[in-house]
Amino acid sequence: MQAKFLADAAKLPKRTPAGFSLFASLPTSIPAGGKGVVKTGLAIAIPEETYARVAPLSRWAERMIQTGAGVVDYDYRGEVGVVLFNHGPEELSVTAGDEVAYLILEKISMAGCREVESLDETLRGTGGFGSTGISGEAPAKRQRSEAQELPLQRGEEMLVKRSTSTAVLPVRGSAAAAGFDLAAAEATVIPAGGKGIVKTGLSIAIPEGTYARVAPRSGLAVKKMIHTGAGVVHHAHRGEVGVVLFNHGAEDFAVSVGDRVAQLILQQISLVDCQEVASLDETLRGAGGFGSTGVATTAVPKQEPEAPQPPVGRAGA
Ligand SMILES: O=c1ccn([C@H]2C[C@H](O)[C@@H](COP(=O)(O)OP(=O)(O)OP(=O)(O)O)O2)c(=O)[nH]1
Repeated sequence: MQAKFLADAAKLPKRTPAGFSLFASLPTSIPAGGKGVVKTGLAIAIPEETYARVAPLSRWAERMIQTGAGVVDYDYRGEVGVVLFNHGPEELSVTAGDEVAYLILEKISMAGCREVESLDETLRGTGGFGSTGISGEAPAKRQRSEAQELPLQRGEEMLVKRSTSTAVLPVRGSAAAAGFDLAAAEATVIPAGGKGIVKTGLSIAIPEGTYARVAPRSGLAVKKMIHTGAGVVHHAHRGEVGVVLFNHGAEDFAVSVGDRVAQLILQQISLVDCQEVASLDETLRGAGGFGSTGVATTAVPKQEPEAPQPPVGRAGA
């Protein structure tokens, strides 16, 4: 990743095991129940077929701080901003130099999109939004067969079927945008402080080795405190794609037909199996989490130099 400084107080993103830490270049305060954008003073260039996800720090979960928006596109050359929603009861004061979020380079598919009359049938079919209940196990037959199910959609295209004339075909906002914009096929209102589902009138079949992530749009996050809920569309889902929106703002959010409310990102995934073991390999971080390294810019150095990590088992990879 390349980073260009746009402000004197900017700091170079610091490598972390999952990506980078981002730091504030200006003091910012985020009011209780409100939102704000922390400036990083940086523009970045990232590898092809990735986007940079601005992800939350676990230490701030206790204070109910959430990152909004979070999708930095491959072709974006403006200043990277960190959108913070403060759901807690106290104002959050960010000082220049504070670590404010992670930046994770996530691999995506840049497949195109083609409209089709019908999609292949899958075992999951149109079930979604709780069709498998909430108990520990999904219905055994489906659980077993779904895992074994061969991906029926091959090739590097997302196939899209419209179920209503008001549905808008997904398009990327720019050729290198991480996601396809998703638009509403029906008008609805997401009440202030509430949630709702925006119908897209679309069902999709996506490339092998991906899932489709329904992700927020930064404009709606910054202007209206709109966030996406749920957001995982399985490879085999053939039902309508719905966009779950949480409205953390103080005003109702009226959605008209054709409004672009979210984006759909084809995330590349690893489908390894899960195996129970008696012990895991040791790492320097160990069990520390949720703020164990403190809040100062530099973490307290560990006793030993970081040992090379033993490779994680590749079973099922
Ligand atoms: O947390 C974020 C999210 C986005 N951005 C920047 C980079 C991204 O490439 C650009 C546009 O983001 P997005 O596509 O989510 O915004 P939009 O609301 O769809 O706006 P646009 O129509 O400008 O694409 O804003 C950030 O700096 N931080």
